[in-house]
Amino acid sequence: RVMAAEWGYSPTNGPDVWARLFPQAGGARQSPVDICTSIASSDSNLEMKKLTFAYESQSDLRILNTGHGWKVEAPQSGSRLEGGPLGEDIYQLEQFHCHWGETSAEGSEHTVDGRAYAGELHLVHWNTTKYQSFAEAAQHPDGLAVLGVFFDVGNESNDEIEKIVSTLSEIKFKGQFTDIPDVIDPTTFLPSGLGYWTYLGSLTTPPCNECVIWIVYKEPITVTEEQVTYH
Ligand SMILES: NS(=O)(=O)c1ccc(C(=O)N2CCc3cc(O)c(O)cc3[C@H]2c2ccccc2)cc1
Ligand SMILES: [Zn+2]
Repeated sequence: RVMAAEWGYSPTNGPDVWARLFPQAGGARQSPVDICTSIASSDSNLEMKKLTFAYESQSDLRILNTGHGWKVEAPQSGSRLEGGPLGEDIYQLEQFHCHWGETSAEGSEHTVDGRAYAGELHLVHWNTTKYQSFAEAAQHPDGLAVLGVFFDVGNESNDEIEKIVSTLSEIKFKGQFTDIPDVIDPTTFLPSGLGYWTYLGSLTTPPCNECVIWIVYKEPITVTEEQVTYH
């Protein structure tokens, strides 16, 4: 039996058996997906309603080792994500985290025409126009909006990501957390090219709630190998 606390990515506790314990994992709008660029349609009215975002800079953010990567708690009442596929609602940043692999050949959750990236950053927002809390929003189909940014491995390191991964030596084990002393501005995580794919999906980890409007940027950001593989 897969106990809730033991889900993972091995053959006995991975995505193929999640649906046994988390019914939504067997649903019709599950994430991640492979983005087939040839059938992705460009939606003219998305271009009209530009996706806009505004973040605050914060220091002393708490970073947690999730066992599958890191997660930074960043509730920002002053942040706003709106427009594009988000209708008239305002979404607020709650946390950001990454998914990565053991090598830079894999690690992203979404793939593009079958190609995986070295990793993927998720900026998680919730609908504050309609719901009173993150947990409540996660029970509704338009509750969360997650910006996905692919990591590409190159020679330049990303200074903002460095502020985060430089703290990982303090949180070597799942469940450990520490504070990031530096000032972090989430805006700097976004690529310069703001083209994106969007679809209605789910949390990519149990309980896999089908509550996420996904916005995956086409352009990856460059990080170094060290910044995107766990040691
Ligand atoms: N990868 S993702 O789809 O972007 C994602 C987004 C939010 C969350 C999230 O913030 N939470 C809260 C903490 C948590 C802890 C877990 O062990 C877990 O498997 C999932 C979560 C999800 C979560 C959100 C909403 C309801 C329940 C759980 C997780 C993943
Ligand atoms: Zn994620």
